[in-house]
Amino acid sequence: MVMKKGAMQLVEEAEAEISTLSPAEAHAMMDDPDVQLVDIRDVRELDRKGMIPGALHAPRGMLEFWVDPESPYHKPAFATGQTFVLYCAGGLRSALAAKTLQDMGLAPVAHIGGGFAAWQEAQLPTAPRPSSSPSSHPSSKKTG
Ligand SMILES: O=S(=O)([O-])[S-]
Repeated sequence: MVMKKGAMQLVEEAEAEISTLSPAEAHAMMDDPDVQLVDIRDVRELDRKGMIPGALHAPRGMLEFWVDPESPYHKPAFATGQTFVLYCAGGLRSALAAKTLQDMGLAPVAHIGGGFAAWQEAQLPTAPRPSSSPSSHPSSKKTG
């Protein structure tokens, strides 16, 4: 099967339009109250590898719905006007997600090039996933 666009082409196109930070640049920003790091990996990846301390976990599958104020799954954490810096394991999913959020009008938004792997490689601080991280699946949302 010949794809109209391959995954790496999508990533390259996204990266041409979004801001990419090095792990060191993101680290320098992480204590700024106007900046929120966002971990878009699957919860199992966080459990296995840990995460960046203070990052908000927003799985990629729910991201657009958590960001959109019109969505029933909207999370006020995305309505703060902060700069959102996304990361994933290797910087591919976060490039696509940052492009999508930028297209939605969330600004400013950036991602960490090389993702959590590059962060660990740079020996920057990590922490276990807090056990209180909210469940993200729509079916877990209480109704009524
Ligand atoms: O999307 S990824 O870079 O984490 S494999």
